[in-house]
Amino acid sequence: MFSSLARCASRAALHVLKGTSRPSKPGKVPCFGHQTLAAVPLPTVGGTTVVRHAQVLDHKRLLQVEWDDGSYSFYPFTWLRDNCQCPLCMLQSAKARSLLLTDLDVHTGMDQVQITENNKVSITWPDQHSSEFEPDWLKKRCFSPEARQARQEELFLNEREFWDSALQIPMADFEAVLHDDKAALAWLVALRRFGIVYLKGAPVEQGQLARLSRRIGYLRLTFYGHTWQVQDKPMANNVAYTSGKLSLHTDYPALHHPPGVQFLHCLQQAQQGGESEVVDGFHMAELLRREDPEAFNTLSSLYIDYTDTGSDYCDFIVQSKNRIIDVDCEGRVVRINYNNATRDSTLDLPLDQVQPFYSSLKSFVELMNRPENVVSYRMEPGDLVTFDNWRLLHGRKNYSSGGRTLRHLEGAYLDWDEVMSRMRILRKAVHGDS
Ligand SMILES: C[N+](C)(C)CCCC(=O)O
Ligand SMILES: O=C(O)CCC(=O)C(=O)O
Ligand SMILES: [Fe+2]
Ligand SMILES: [Zn+2]
Repeated sequence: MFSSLARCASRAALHVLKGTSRPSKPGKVPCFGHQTLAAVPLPTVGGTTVVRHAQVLDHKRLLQVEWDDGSYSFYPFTWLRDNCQCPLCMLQSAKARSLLLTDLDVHTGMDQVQITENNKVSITWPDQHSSEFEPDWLKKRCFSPEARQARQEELFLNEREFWDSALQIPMADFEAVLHDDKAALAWLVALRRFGIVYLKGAPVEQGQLARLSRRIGYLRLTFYGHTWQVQDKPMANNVAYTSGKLSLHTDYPALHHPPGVQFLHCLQQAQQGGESEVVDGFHMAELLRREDPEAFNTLSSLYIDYTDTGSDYCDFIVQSKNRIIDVDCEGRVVRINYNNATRDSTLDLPLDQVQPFYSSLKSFVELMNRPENVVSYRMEPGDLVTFDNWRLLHGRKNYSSGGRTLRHLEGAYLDWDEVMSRMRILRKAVHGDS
């Protein structure tokens, strides 16, 4: 599957980026190396689990399960009853709960527990309803902190590998990703882990992003259309549709739910200029947290207005409020929302917070523009870049316009839910796990 990558692999090192913040080499060639996806390890899941013993702990209303290796898991009665897998409690065809909460006794006891001949955990409830649970199914859902974390990682692949200018952008072959499940899985896992994967060998004609989107599910429609054409346009309705420089940005912070994933397909490159730049926004946010905690605090707490007005797929007046560094309730960075072009002149802050906001933003932008943090590349016709628009900031140099070679990229958006869905399905097909 990676045969067409062999040429590139011999040019570039075949290793996975190790350190998370290697200093950049001075005098590094502007051209970029690649790592092939074959070197990216895939997560493995599963294994056969055996129950040794199960015991009702009535006083705690917990079922204690002892596994073959001597370890224990504990399951609340109420949770077990709620998740009975029988055809009365589950619509088997939808794998969805048909048991109503009105019919769930959240104070239920447990009459009996047995291990069946085929090593299932069989429970009899006080109303004589019975439930059977598979050991594998139970173990995956163990409530220990370690098991919960492992399960969440398996479901969401939230562990990211941070990078800087030393990144060798993971690369795959466009047709391989379309036709080979292993190649497609490696693509999506790397897209999640590194935030960017370069695909080579796409036909040089419009419509390839629609094909690639169908490989996943469907694309994300916005006011700029199903797919959109990045070209120098008269009366441009967006700064992207000029030949000007685009400073590092995420796309569409004017929406409250910006697109999670972005595809750009190069159909024609400019005679001069038009080179691309990317930085790892999550990594930059962590650097800011360390170097300038006050700026981090400001950018991760203030809601900034964004605006986008015009007409394209249809007419629009879009307004949003987003934190430039978006954090979850535990303070983890989950999204970068920054496009200087669509940042609104309406700034909904008390007077005394205006200057601190600008100083903080300046600090963040200076940090992300340091050469040691930026990866540059130049797209050629047939190249296609796929990246995490919640994590990466991207930009382009200005370019010469007019003449015979008119720069043209086609772009499209997807959302992470659809991408992760395909990733899970491919993992099941390739590794056979659930
Ligand atoms: C490329 N385009 C026009 C679809 C979106 C540009 C990004 C933005 O306005 O935030
Ligand atoms: O022209 C490019 O290389 C990037 C375009 C871009 O960032 C955009 O359309 O939002
Ligand atoms: Fe963009
Ligand atoms: Zn049931």
